Amino acid sequence: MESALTARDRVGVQDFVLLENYTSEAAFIENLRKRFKENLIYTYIGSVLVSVNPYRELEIYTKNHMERYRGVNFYEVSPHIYAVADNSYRSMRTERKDQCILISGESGAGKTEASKKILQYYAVTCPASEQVQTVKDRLLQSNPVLEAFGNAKTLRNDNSSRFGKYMDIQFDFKGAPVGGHIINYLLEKSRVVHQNHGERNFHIFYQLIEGGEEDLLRRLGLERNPQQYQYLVKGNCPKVSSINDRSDWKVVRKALTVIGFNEDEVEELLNIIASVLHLGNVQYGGEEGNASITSDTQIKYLARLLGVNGAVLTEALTHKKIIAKGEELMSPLNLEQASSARDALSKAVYGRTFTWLVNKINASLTYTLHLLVIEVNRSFEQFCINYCNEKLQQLFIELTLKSEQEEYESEGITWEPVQYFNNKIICDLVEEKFKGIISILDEECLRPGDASDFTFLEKLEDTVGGHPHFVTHKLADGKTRKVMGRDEFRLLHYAGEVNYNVNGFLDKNNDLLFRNLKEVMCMSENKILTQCFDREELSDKKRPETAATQFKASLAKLMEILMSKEPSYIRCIKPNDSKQSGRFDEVLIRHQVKYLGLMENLRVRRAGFAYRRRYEVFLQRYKSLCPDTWPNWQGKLADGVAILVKHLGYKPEEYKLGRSKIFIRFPKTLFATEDALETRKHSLGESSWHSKACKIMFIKGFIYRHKERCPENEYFLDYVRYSFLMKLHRNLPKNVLDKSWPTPPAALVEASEHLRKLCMQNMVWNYCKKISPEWKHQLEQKMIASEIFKDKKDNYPQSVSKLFVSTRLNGEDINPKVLQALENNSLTIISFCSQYAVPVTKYDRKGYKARPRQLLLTSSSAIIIEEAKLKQRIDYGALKGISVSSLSDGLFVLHVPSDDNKQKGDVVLQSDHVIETLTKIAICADKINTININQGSIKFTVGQGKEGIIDFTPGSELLVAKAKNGHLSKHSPSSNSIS
Ligand SMILES: Nc1ncnc2c1ncn2[C@@H]1O[C@H](COP(=O)(O)OP(=O)(O)OP(=O)(O)O)[C@@H](O)[C@H]1O
Repeated sequence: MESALTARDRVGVQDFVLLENYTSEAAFIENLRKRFKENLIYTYIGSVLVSVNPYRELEIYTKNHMERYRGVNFYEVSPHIYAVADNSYRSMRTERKDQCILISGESGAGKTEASKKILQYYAVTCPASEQVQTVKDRLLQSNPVLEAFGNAKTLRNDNSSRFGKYMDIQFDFKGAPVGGHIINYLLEKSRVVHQNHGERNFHIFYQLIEGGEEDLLRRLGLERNPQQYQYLVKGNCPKVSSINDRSDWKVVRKALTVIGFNEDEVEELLNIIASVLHLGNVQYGGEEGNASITSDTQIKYLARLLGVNGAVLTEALTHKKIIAKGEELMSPLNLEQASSARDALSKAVYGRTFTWLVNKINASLTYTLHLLVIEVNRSFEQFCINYCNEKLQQLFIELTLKSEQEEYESEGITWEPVQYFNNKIICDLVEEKFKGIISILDEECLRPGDASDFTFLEKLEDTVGGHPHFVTHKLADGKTRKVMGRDEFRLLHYAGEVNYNVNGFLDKNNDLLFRNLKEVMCMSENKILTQCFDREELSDKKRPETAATQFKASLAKLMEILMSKEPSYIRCIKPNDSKQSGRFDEVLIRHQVKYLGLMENLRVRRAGFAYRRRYEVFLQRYKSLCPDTWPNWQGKLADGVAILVKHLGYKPEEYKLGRSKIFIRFPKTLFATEDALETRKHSLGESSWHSKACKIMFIKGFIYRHKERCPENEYFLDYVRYSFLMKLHRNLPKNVLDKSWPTPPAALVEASEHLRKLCMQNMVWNYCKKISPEWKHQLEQKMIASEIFKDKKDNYPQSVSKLFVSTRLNGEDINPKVLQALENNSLTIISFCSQYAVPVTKYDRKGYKARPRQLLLTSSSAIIIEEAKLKQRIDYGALKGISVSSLSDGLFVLHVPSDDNKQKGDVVLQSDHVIETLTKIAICADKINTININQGSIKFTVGQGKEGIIDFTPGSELLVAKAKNGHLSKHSPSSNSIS
C-alpha cells in the first residue's frame, strides 16, 4: 500500500483510514470518486474491502494478477479482491482458524461477481490433486446451474440472485479444496407466478424454451415461444439484450453433467420445470364459487410430467379437503381460491425443487466460505432481508470492535472507548420472543378467527406502538403521515427508514399449500418430487413453522457459524442505476455508504490510530531516514523504531509504541514520512552512482567528453545521461501549460528534444483521454470565441477565464411546454424558463433603456419576449448578420432580413455575457465568419427601410444618448478603463 502513497492526490488513498477528515462523508465519497475515475474499484477500510461495480471488464483478473497476490501481505500491493481471498486462505492455513468472507451490497452491486472471482482465485492458486480437480470443476460449474434456477432479470440487475446463499468450502491439511456446502435462504418463490413489468421469471424457463432441442420440447409439450406461457408474460420482457438464453442453456446443460447429474435426473428436473409452465396455463371457468378447469390439455401434460393421476390432480386443483365431524369432505373452491391454490402449488414445486437442487450440488462437492445477501423489493421478503442486514451489521460492528480491542490489548496500548450506534434495539424489535414483530406476526397467522394483514397491523400498534424505531400512519406526526400509507408500518433501521406494506404478510408467512395438493404431490412418480414431498409431512399434524420463524432460526444458526469464524468483509457498491460504466451517481452512492454502515465502520476502525505496522516492516521501509538506523539497525527492533521516529520529529501525541507494532495516529504523519522517503531515495540513488563514477575514470571522462563514445569517456557520459534523466524525472512539466524543461547537456540536446515532444504528446493524450463530453463542448465553444473575438474586442480577455454556462444559453432542449406557453404569451412561463433565458435590455432610438427583454435561444431560432407581450421569432437561418463594437460593451445587433415585414427592424440587444451569447448565437446561426466587429459605429435598420446608427466612443462608464446628429451614442468603457 505504501507504494502508492505518493500518488494519493490523484488516485485518492487506498485505505480510508488514511483520510485526514475521516468523519466526513463528503471526503469519503470524494476518495471513492477519485479512485473510480482511475478504474481503481477497490479500497480498504482497514481489512474491509469496498468494491465499486465498474460495469465493464477490467484487466485485473488475469493469472498474472492472481500470482501477484499470492502469499503477499495485504498492505504491500494495491487493494484487490484476491488480497482478501489470499489473506483468508493463508490465515486458515497458518492460524488454523476457520475463515468466512461476507459479501454484501444491494442488488447489482457485484456480490455474485465477487464470489465468482474468489472461487476462480482458489481454483487457480490452491494446490490440487486429480481428485481435488474434480471438486474444483464442480465448484466452478455449480455457479451457472445455481444462477439458472435462482437468478432472474430484475429492473436493477439483468442477472439478479433471487435467493440468499451461504457457501462453505472445506480445505484439507495441504490447503487443497476438498469439499463444500451451500445453504440457501429465502428463494423469492413469488417470481414463479408473477413478475413486475420489465422483469423476468427465473432464467431456466427461457433457457429451456430457447435452447431446448426440438424433440425435448416435443416431449415436454412446450412451444418455442415464451409468450405462450402465462407465467412468462407478466413482465412483458421475454428477451434481454445482455442475456443469450440459447448459449446459456448449453452451458447449464453441460454443467449439470459435470456436477454429477445423470440423464434420468436431468430428464426429471426438466419435467418439473415444464410442468410449472403448464400449471400456469391451467385456466378456470365455471360459476362463481365452483371453479372448474376449462381445458384438459394441460392436465394431460401435467399428469405425465409429474407422474400423477390426472383426475386426482384436477380435483385437488378445484377442491379443498375439509374435515367436519371426523369426516373428510371435498369443498369446491371459487375462481379466486382455485387460482391461488394453483399458484401455491407452482411455487411449492419450484421452491422445493430448488432446495433439492442445492442439496444435490452439496452432495457432489464439498466447499467455501461466503454469504451473499440478496436484496428483494417486495415487502415481506424485504422485511426479512433487512432484518438479516440488521443482524449482520450487529455482528460486523461487534467483531470489528472486538478485534480492535484485542489488538490494543495484545500490544499493551490503552483502549479508548468508541462511540457507536448499537443496533441491538432494532434487532430486538424484530426478533424478541412474544414482543417482537415476528412473534406478533406468527400469533396472527396461528390464531383462530378472522385474522388479516390489517389486524396484524393493529396488533403491532398495540404491542410495539411506543417503540422509538417503529411508526405507523396512525402513530406518525403530520409530516410523516403524508409519506405513509394506512397499510404500512415503518422501521427506523440503522441504515435509514423503510416503509413496509403489510399486504400479503400473513399469506407469505403461512406459505400454505392445501393438504390435498400436498397429497397428490406425495404420490408423484417423479423421483425428484418424491424427495421434495415427503409422505411423513402428511401424518405430521403439527402446523409447519411459519416462513419468518424458519428464517429467524436459520439466521440464528448462521450467526453462530459466523461468530465461530474469522470474518473478512467485502462491501459492494453500485455506482449508478443504469448499469453504465464510468457513471458515478453521488446520491445513490451516498445512500449505500450509509446503508452499508461504512462511515460507522471507519469511525470504529480509526478510533485510535490510522496506521499500524509491525516494527520490522516499519524499520525496513524507513531506516534510510535516520543515520542511526541506516544501513542496518543491529539492536532491538523497538529501540530502532523509537530512535527513528525521534529523529523524524514525531510528537508524543502522534504515535504509540506497542509490543510489536508502531501505531500512528494521523495520516499526515505517515504521509510526511513517506514524502521524506521519496526525496531520500533520489539522493541515495545519485550519491551511489556518483561515488562509483568517481572511482572509475571520472576525471578522464570529463576530459574526453566532447569525443565520440570511447572507453575513456563512457562512464562519464553515462553519468551525465543518468543525472540528466534523474533531474528530468524530478522536474517533469506538471501539465500541458507548463513549458519548463531542464537544460540538457550538449551531448543530449537532440535526445532531450525528442523526450520533450514525447512528454508533451503524452500529457496531451492523457488530458484528452480524461476530458468529459461537457468539458469538450466548453472548449470547442471557447475556441470559436477565440477565433471570433481574440484581439478584436476589448472585453474578450476577461471572458476567457469565465466558463460558458450551459443553462444560461442552452441552444437545445427548450421544453416544448415553454414554447407553447410563449405562443400564448403567458407571463408565468417567463420565470419558469428563466434558466434558459438571458435578460437583455433594448435601447430605443432615443437612447433610453427600454423594458427588459428576454432572449431565448432554441436550436433553430431566437425568441425575444418583452414582458411576455411582444414576441418576435428570429430565424437563425435567415439572420443577415451580427454586429458588435470592438469596445468592452455588451451591445450587439442582430440584422434580420428587411423583406420580412413581420419584423420591426433589426434587434439591438445588450448582454452581460456578450462573448458567450454571441458565440452561441454564431454557432447556432452558422455565422462564425460573419460577425462584424466595428470600431466606430454600427448601422441598423429601424423598420420600413429606415436606418439608425450607434456611435461608440471609449469612456469610463456606460452611457447611451441620442446625439445631436440623431445617432445613438454609446460611451463604452475601453479596455484600459477596466482594471
Ligand atoms: N468486478 C466486476 N467487473 C466487471 N463487471 C462487474 C463486476 N462486478 C459486477 N459487474 C457487473 O455487474 C452486474 C451485476 O453484478 P452481480 O450480479 O454480481 O450483482 P449482485 O450484487 O450479485 O446482484 P443481486 O443481488 O441482484 O444478485 C454483473 O452482471 C456484471 O455485468
